[in-house]
Amino acid sequence: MPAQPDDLAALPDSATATAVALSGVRHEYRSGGQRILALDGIDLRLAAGESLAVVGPSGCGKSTLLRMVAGFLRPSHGEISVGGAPVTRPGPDRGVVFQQPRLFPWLSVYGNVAYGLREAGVPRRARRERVGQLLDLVGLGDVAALRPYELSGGMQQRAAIARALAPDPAILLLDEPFAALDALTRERLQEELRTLWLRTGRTQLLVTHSVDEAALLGSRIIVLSPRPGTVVLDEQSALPRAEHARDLPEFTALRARILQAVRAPGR
Ligand SMILES: Nc1ncnc2c1ncn2[C@@H]1O[C@H](COP(=O)(O)OP(=O)(O)OP(=O)(O)O)[C@@H](O)[C@H]1O
Repeated sequence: MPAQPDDLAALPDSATATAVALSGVRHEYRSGGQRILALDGIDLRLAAGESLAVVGPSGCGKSTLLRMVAGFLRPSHGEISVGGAPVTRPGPDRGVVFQQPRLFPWLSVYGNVAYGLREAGVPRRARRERVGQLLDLVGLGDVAALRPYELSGGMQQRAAIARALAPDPAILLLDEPFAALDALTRERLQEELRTLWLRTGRTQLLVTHSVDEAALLGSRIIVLSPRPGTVVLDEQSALPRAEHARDLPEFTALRARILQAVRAPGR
């Protein structure tokens, strides 16, 4: 991202003391008289500053996991805490980015990013400063006055990331954030997200279908089995800190291990 180190120094970083803990988490949906066990036996502790990539086959419960950490959904069993506090509802300590940017079409880019801050009663001047820094951080400083429909898909998703970061959340939760973008834009935004994480050290939880994306962006990667999702691979990685990671043999090897775990969990 085209941010200058000075811009970043001005952004408060509250991530350092925060972690996510899931213990004995299980989630069962009830739908039309049927019970669907989505996740089972999830015990996970995410250290502050980690970038956790969650990957697994379609329907294995990745989004369910993210939605529970976000506080949109309560687990059927088990406990989830963020920064030591039990998660009972959504909160400003968790910023969420969805596959679709979900921007307010009637507001400018500036208005979208400022919205939550205004609702939270942040004074206009502080709001302006914070939003200006964030828009520079995601490379949208020049298009603050435009409406979402005047932006490309990649720019809209950058605006959604800036909006999620506005309250300075301890954790950024991303649910397939680049899946709807074309391949080139996706690669570019992956690189930008990697840089953003490296510069801010913010705790991150990224749900993705993409093995490459998980290997590039996860300082830790977990693979979930087919439903009910359980953790079948849990691996630390230094790749998000490496330049041109895709060209490294470590990338190819990690990618192969993730693929193997996705295709043949437990073997
Ligand atoms: N609201 C719901 N009611 C009933 N079943 C649901 C609901 N949401 C999800 N499920 C089911 O729970 C399981 C896990 O869904 P989830 O969306 O978490 O998986 P996922 O790994 O994110 O899938 P995908 O990669 O396809 O997005 C799936 O079988 C899904 O059909």
